[in-house]
Amino acid sequence: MCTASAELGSPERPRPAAQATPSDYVPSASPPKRLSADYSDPLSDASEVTPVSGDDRVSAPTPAGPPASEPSVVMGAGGAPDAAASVTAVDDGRGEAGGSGRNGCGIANGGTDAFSIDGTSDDGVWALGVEPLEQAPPETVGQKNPMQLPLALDRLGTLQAALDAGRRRPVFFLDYDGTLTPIVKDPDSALLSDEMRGVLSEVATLFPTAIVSGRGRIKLQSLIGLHDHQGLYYAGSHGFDISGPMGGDDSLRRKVASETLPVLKRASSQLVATVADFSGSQVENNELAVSVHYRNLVDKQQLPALESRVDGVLSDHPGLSKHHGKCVFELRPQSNWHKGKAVEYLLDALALGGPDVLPIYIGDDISDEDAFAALHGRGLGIIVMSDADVTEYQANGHPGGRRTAATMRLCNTDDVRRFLGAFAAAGRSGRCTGPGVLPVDSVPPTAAVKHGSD
Ligand SMILES: O=P(O)(O)OC[C@H]1O[C@H](O[C@H]2O[C@H](CO)[C@@H](O)[C@H](O)[C@H]2O)[C@H](O)[C@@H](O)[C@@H]1O
Repeated sequence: MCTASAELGSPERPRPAAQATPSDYVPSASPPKRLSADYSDPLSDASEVTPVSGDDRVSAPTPAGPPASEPSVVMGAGGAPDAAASVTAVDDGRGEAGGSGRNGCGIANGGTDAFSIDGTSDDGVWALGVEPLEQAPPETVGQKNPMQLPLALDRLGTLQAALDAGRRRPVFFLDYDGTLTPIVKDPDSALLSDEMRGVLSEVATLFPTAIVSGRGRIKLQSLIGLHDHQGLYYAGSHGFDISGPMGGDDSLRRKVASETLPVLKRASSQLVATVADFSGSQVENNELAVSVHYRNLVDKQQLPALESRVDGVLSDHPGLSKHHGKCVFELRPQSNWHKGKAVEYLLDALALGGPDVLPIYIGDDISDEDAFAALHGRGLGIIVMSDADVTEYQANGHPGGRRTAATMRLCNTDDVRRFLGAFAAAGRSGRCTGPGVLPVDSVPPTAAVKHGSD
């Protein structure tokens, strides 16, 4: 049994400053100008343009089938200015409205309904799941109990109606592991289902969409398997490696802290050697990050010793810092860059920072918290978490469970697919597309699916 982050109780160690002074990425004020902000690499002046080699341990996903059929989601009425206040329930295709107790999902809101968003707001921010800044001062961000958050599927009608009422369109940022694919024992077996691929393809055709993952970018693109899709952006290695759609305009290509690549390579080799005697451990090279997995560690008693080995390698490389994820230690460039910065960068670079856009970030792991926090007051953060995840947290010595900066919850990857499918259906029918964006008849058929690597 194993979950998340920091279950070893070993906090991220404070590290000496890296070689160069990290500079905060400060997104430009709205309305954004394309590439107007400070996009300098926090660790280096060198602007990266060199393609990187892929990780060869992951085989190409199985060929995708036809796009998933349209999820049978019935939208709430939309378009009317007061629609946000009038829609309260949605049939999500599971034959029932209201989400409590389904799919092992548990009771949303815990009875407190701290995020009562139905029709309580003049400006609709609650209906959009955006927590008004004045009601959530920065020090409270990241302090919510995920299991008390409203279920996003239950708020679907309200959310879409509010988007229509405000003539806003969503922009999706999606984590990979635990969000688009279920957590599995073998990282190489976390393959995208054809159904999810179909929904993702359609969503990315209708709305700007980025995959934001701890995986190396090349591996990520291979796993996603939508190589010809012109609407999918990627941020691999926890946002350290960003690119535009494959085969398209790659002016977004951006690699942060790339001078640490040789350091990470050395650290990776050291880790492989030093954890070799820990049966069941696994080192995964994610290019600008390296993971040491312990989900399959045969002797769980060895975990503290394994972490000590990782710390030993870390101490050899002051340019790196250690992080925790689900049954994984990760070494990344020590830098003030993370998934949240990547999201801000993409919003700015794609001129999507305006009031006509609602950024929606969906993720399950600790590194996704940076993105939830980055969207605080301006977007919707949705954590993927089930009752089983909570049980695991508690079993790992965290009776209080995890805290989050997200404002809504989805229970599992099936619910993520339903949620995305509902937006695909809405977009197809011309809803949630904002003012004058993507007239329905201009939407091309689902992008071709091709496998391979670049
Ligand atoms: O940001 P993400 O896309 O969520 O990537 C974070 C890590 O995900 C992967 O590990 C996790 O998923 C594996 C497959 O389900 C699971 O076996 C592992 O225990 C999880 O930690 C990936 O393998 C890591 O390299 C990523 O850093």
